[in-house]
Amino acid sequence: MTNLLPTGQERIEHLEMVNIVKRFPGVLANDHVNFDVRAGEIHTLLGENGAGKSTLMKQLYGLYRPDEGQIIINGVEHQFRSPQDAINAGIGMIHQHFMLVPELTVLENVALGLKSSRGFMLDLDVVEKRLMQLEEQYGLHVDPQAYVWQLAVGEQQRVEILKALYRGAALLILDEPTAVLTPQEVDEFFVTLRQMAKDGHALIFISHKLHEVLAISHRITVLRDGKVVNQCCPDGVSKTDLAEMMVGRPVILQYDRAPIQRGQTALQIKDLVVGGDRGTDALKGVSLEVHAGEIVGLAGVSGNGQRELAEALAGLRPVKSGQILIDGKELTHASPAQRILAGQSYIPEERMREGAIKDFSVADNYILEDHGKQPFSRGIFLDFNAIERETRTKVEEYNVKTPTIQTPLKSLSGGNIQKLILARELSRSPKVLIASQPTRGVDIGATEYIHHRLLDQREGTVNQENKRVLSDREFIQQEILDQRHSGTATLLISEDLDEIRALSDRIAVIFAGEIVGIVDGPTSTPEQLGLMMAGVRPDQD
Ligand SMILES: Nc1ncnc2c1ncn2[C@@H]1O[C@H](COP(=O)(O)OP(=O)(O)OP(=O)(O)O)[C@@H](O)[C@H]1O
Repeated sequence: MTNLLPTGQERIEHLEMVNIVKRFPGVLANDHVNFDVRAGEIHTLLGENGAGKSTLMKQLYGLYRPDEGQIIINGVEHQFRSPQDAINAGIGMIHQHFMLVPELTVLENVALGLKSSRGFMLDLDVVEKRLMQLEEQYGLHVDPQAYVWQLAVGEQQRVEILKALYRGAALLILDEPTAVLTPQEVDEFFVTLRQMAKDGHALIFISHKLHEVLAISHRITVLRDGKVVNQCCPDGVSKTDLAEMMVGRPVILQYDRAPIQRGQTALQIKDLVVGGDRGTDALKGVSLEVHAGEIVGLAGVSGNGQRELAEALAGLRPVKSGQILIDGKELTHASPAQRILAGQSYIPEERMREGAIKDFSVADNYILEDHGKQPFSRGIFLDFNAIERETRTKVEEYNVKTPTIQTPLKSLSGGNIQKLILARELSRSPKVLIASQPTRGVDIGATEYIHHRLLDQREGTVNQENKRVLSDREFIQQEILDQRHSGTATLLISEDLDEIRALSDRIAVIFAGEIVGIVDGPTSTPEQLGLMMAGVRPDQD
């Protein structure tokens, strides 16, 4: 086959990882794993949170060294002591969290660390020319002179890929690249991936979204508890089959929802105007109400004001004008703590940054916001038994994979960190819940659990249970006990239309900082929502 890779790149015809073993204290993260990928192939690595996918890929990228096993490229064994060794062998990795320098331009980021071939100063014009060629070849358009901080997440990801391609990557590891993309961006991204494969790149793809896996893969390898449990091609397997292979039991991907029992207005947002990061208003007079016992979905392409709305509701972003009320009480300018006291919980989109301290243990992170309250403290003392009991229960319920509850959070896989934060926020039985992208990055089993949990809270069943337990132990805030409703009022902010449609009683669509319309959830169609997401009001043609 002819080499269609950009000039200077060597093809990786066949890469094999043979009998790879990697251990961490208390965990066998990779248990004699065999995995291979060929030039022109998109091979997906699938598995629950903590199954061992990232660990396997970090060994391929030289970030960890295998305890046992071999990495063989085109028949020759390689040992990578650092990412530089892997890069030299033609391997590139696009991480879940980007490694770009925000204060530099796209061009400067791509040029960073490059050496001129003859030891002279690097000629940025030459780099730019080559960069533009790559952008054209793979449809990865982004302005080379733009500063990285100005770019949307999808554009930053393009820069990461361009950077890897510029350095001659013949094999690319893509660790959950679509988690940060909108459905439209995913379609464009898949065109790029297919083009890269056609040109002779070998691609390793990681995603928790099964429809994407079926759409893009040539081959799928399923990992469970560090072991390969299955290898298949997408033809002839369904999403349900894949889910069962991953989890080891049947997974129910559809939900029975009880009819809505709408209570009083719990969250009121009136004419809210909030500034964005680029000097303009991100919200231009948003009004919305969520009732007790109701889930209102907020749909929209990312970057249309969702993040700013969530931050304003959480008390993390100042409000220029308008009002926010919980149970009729004005909290527009209240602190995050005051909102928690008023019965609001917040699941942030950036859970790693806003919701956790990575050097603290699992248990300490679980009580992070509640350590001063009962049952976790008695007077000025922490009640370690209660902390341990509550944390253990939640770790089991949410299937958070961790050797112990004293393990530092940074040792957990990304998805398991997310699960712990979700467990903490959902355990409060709040009056009002602001949930931003609650299932982004978590596996199918946890998604199923979280969806059931949101529906249970809507119906008030868990809230009643939790209240009973809490009041018996005399530690619940009087304010939270004094509820006139039993069901939580949930504002579900998500870019996943399937999720929004499956859970929401009503769906509001946001576009350019304004609500373009509110429709009934169960009878909505993806086409109707798609048009609204493009800014077309429901009464317009
Ligand atoms: N540096 C580390 N120290 C200790 N344990 C670790 C470390 N990195 C990973 N682990 C453990 O190894 C196991 C596999 O983790 P890994 O990150 O590979 O999972 P994953 O399949 O990529 O999950 P996710 O989908 O959540 O990203 C987990 O139990 C995790 O807690």
